[in-house]
Amino acid sequence: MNYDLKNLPERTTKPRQYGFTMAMDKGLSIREAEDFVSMCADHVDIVKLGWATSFVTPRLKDKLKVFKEAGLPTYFGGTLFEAFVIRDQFDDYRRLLDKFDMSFAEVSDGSIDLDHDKKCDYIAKLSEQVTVLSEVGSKDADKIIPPYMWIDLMQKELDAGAWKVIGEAREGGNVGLFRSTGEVRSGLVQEILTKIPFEKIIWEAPQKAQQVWFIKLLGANVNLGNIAPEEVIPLETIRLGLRGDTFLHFLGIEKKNTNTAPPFEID
Ligand SMILES: O=C(O)[C@H](CS(=O)(=O)O)OP(=O)(O)O
Repeated sequence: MNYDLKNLPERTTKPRQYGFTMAMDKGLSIREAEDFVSMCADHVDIVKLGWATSFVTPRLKDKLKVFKEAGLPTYFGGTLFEAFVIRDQFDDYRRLLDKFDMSFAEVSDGSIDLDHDKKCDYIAKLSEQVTVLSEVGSKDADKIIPPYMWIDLMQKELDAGAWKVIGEAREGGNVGLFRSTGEVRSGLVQEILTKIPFEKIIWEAPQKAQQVWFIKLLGANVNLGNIAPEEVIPLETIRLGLRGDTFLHFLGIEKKNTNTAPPFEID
């Protein structure tokens, strides 16, 4: 850090097992990726090349190299995995991971109907090759999964070999963990946390209010994902209680004016 400041919440350090930030790159140019790592590498732990953007990204290898040289692991969005599976090209997907020297992969079923035992088989197979992040939740806003099922799916995917499970929210933060308004499904999150250790979950939380909600609930070292590149540094300040949203929270000081409505309804 650039200067000393007392009473900051303790942050885990890289390589982090938890407390990490997953940034979503949805098409940064090579130059933008270089700028991003020069400013943000200390505050980001892994970069997802969102959905299937890697298919159309020019100079993909060069781009991956920029992240690698900055010590940042990358992975392709789960949608790409689904695009291969639905075309019966799983073995091609495995070869693709080797070709691009990937050490992480995401297994998801947000856009396709995939038998859950089959999904767990994919997780088990891929975890022999790479570190697997599996995603739970649908991209379909009308598909409401009850909390007990989230828990069951997450537990089975961890048992099958996933290193961590991701809670679906999409780039907009308006499905899965969240209502269409972006409001947290707080009852769902609380119930998941009764069974799944918080350090095993990456919460997709692209909106600032969502990040603040998770940080207030679980502390500075909650795993957060789908963070836009330009939001990585702002997020780190929120984790450290250095932005208005969490400024008093980490100092244990109550807000004087409690007249304002809470940002999220309690389920
Ligand atoms: O689920 C996601 O977060 C993303 C991005 S979006 O749904 O296309 O907005 O998909 P993924 O394939 O995991 O990158």
